[in-house]
Amino acid sequence: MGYTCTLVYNFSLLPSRLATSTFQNARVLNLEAVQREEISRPLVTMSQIRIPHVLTVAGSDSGAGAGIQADLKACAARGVYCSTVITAVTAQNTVGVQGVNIVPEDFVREQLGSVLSDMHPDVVKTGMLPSTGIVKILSQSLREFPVRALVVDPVMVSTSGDVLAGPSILDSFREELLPMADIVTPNLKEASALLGGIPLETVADMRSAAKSIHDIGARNVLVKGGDLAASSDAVDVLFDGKDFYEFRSSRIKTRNTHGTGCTLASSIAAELARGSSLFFAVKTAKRYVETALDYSKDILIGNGCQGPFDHMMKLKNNDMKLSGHRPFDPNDLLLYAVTDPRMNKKWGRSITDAVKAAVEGGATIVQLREKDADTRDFLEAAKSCLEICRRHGVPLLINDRADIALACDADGVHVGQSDMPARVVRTLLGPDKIIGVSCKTPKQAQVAWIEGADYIGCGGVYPTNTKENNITVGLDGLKNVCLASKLPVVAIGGIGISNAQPVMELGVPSLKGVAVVSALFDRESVLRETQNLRRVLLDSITTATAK
Ligand SMILES: Nc1ncnc2c1ncn2[C@@H]1O[C@H](COP(=O)(O)OP(=O)(O)O)[C@@H](O)[C@H]1O
Ligand SMILES: Cc1ncc(COP(=O)(O)O)c(N)n1
Ligand SMILES: [Mg+2]
Repeated sequence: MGYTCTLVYNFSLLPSRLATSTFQNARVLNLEAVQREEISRPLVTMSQIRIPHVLTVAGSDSGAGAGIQADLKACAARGVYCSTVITAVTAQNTVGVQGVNIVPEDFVREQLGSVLSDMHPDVVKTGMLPSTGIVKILSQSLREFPVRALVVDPVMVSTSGDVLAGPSILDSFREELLPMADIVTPNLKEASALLGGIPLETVADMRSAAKSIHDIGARNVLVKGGDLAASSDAVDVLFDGKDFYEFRSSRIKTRNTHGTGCTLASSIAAELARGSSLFFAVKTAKRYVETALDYSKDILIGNGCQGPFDHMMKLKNNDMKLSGHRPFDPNDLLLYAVTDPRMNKKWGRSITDAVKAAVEGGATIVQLREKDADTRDFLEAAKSCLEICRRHGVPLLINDRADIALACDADGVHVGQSDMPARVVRTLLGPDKIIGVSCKTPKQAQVAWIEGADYIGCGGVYPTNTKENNITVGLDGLKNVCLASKLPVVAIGGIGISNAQPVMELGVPSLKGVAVVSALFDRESVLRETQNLRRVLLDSITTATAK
């Protein structure tokens, strides 16, 4: 590990790479402007960093639940680079393994040479090694190019019961690989096979098997109990030559356990590559598998009885079908409702009642602005508001609190000039979420665009008492910002039914709508006020297009 050389990095290119796919035009414009050098281009020098690297030597699973594909996903999820030497290609799905095509030995050697001689992985993890010849080639290559640690998952039979490496492999495992291994991770069947077929039925059996396999030569042995019958938890036993450790997690009730073994071994390898101790690596990897299974327990991929799971733990939140979730549309800014806790208190409304009325009245986007709420109460309120908004296909944003947005999977975050920078919020929230920034000047609008925001809020347009000491920019200031902004703009500050029309008729294409607080929420009927304002806005759009 260490610093190897220096490169010059152009940060102004970052936003174009991070720009959301939902606002394609912004991305194109952004690049063009960079090419025309309209933007100041701060050049920053950074040292290149060597990142932790695992090489997996394993078989491909066409269903992508196990094998190479599981290893890649597990390493990616754990923030570690993963290179791949493929030993066999399997035709495999959630039903079982339909075919195996072993990669010629010379070509396995060539792949190993390519990666080991150039890329210097920290840790090698092995999975399916389908022939004695391949095991021999691997051990030769590792002697030629030693690595910091070797994790051996002695894959023999898939969870579906199909043979991936026959019993002929056992001798070469015992003689060639185990003596080089820092840790070997057999499941019950594999541990039994390595020990000549002894039955393993209890945790006590697992302990004595771990000890016997240690005697064969592996420095540490982890016997996995995923398949331990009649066990209400998932117990794995580690023996380090001196002590036994039991790692227990809850047993997740799910069909989606295909690839757990590969994932556990590559996560152990990933943690070792990151510099963890072996004990900590096993503990973290086991916790990761348990969490990923829990996240994925209800996902449905394939019709067989062994489903894959979601290594990135994202699919659970992927409720596109429920929400009609769609990319950000600048026209969503038309009637932008911003909640206010004081007004809700004054009128005796809960935040959810307020949001429900605004959405039913025709608000096109909602922002929860709860400056003083307790975090836990705010999160609960945000979750129920999100349900309401999703039902109506209306995006829900959170003011300032990226943590709340992440915790409830809201559609985005709106930040002010003294909040977290948009660039940091984008890194936290990822490319799909909506990010808005409050801007008063063309310069701030420019920065928001560079930092990867999706829209800007500009104001106060009219004087207001919602925000103390807020400078009013007026219609002229708004127009200036809109003309300079490459992002869509929503106008904010003292706007209501009586004065929305001149705002909407400013005649600048980037101005997409108005954001309102008091005009909706400091009123007796939020529903009626929203309906009325919506009518005014739609009328002024019709007038503007007729002109
Ligand atoms: N249903 C489950 N709930 C929680 N953890 C599980 C479950 N099934 C397997 N595991 C864990 O997944 C890892 C892989 O175990 P196992 O399924 O026994 O290996 P293999 O996939 O090689 O057969 C182990 O840490 C095991 O405890
Ligand atoms: C290519 C390949 N490698 C390994 C496994 C074992 O995974 P599991 O025990 O979860 O079926 C597999 N099924 N396929
Ligand atoms: Mg399994």
